[in-house]
Amino acid sequence: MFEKIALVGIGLIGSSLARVIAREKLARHVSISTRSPQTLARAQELGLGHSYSTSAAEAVKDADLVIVSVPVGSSGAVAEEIAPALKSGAIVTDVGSTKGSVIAQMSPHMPAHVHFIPGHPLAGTEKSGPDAGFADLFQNRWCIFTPLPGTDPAALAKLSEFWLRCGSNIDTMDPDHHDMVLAIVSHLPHIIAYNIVGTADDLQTVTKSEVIKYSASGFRDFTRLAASDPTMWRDVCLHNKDAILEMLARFSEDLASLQRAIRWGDGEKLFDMFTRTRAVRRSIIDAGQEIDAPDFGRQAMVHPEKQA
Ligand SMILES: NC(=O)C1=CN([C@@H]2O[C@H](COP(=O)(O)OP(=O)(O)OC[C@H]3O[C@@H](n4cnc5c(N)ncnc54)[C@H](O)[C@@H]3O)[C@@H](O)[C@H]2O)C=CC1
Ligand SMILES: O=C(O)C(=O)Cc1ccc(O)cc1
Repeated sequence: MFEKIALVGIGLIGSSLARVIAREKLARHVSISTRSPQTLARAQELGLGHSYSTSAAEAVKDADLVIVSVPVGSSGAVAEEIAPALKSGAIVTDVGSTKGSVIAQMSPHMPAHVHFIPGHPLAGTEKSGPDAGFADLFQNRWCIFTPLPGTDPAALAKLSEFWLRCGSNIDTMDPDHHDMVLAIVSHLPHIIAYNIVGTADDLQTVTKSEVIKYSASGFRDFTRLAASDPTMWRDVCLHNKDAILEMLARFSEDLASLQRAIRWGDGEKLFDMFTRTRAVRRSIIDAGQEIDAPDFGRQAMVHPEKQA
């Protein structure tokens, strides 16, 4: 698909891209760049690309596609560094979890002769670094583009084809809408997880060893999210501030209402709410079924929870 792809940042997302690009043969040459010499050396040991540099400007030279996969707070600095070295006609994209802030940081640096198309694969784990990536990460996951007005349709089509060949489904969205949706479906769950695990860790009357020993699966699910990369999530919180604060305000109101129902023994209210939320999970499973199941053998693949 491309002569040369440059990957700036080679952590979980960058290294997953390197692996799927190699497997699907999406580029003749993959150049890799990251700030830390240790991470770069590890990427080279893993054989993730063809050339390696701690200079992002060096790595993007002659690249047809540049993918910036760094914490969102670093995207402006990276854009400034790579701008003078970008080839005319190159597609520049990113994978950041927030879009309004990344656009505000990167687009002022983007020369008129490149196609800057912001993107966000909704695929990840709590792990980070080049060892954590895997080629199947993007399989059957959404990749959302938030194109700027006047984006070249041919460049958008080419980038869409790239993500489709990485296994993703494509959607496009306005950046503000993206940030609002992601605040509730991704950013708030992580913040809640960091908070509950922090609260448990602070408890004086329950020892840490008891928290570990008796953690049921509910708490364990939170500890997975709360083990996510601190730099990445600090940056997400700082760079999607308005949408996150809006969702946190709604969340706190709803939590207060739940608290009141428990205090006053309002079982009907609790039961009704828990019934409503149960239906949300069912809808998610049903939607996943539409995406995951191949056209053939659909009957045989109906999920047990859907059959119930
Ligand atoms: N981890 C996840 O589940 C997901 C993360 N994202 C987004 O992808 C981006 C990358 O995240 P991960 O790969 O998970 O992080 P990571 O921590 O695994 O990797 C980040 C990489 O960026 C490099 N880096 C940091 N600052 C840099 C700078 N100024 N210049 C050059 N390289 C720099 C690091 O050395 C590392 O190679 C973030 O913007 C994140 O919001 C998007 C979807 C899922
Ligand atoms: O590990 C998980 O459950 C995630 O939610 C991964 C994730 C983290 C950040 C994103 O922007 C997208 C996906």
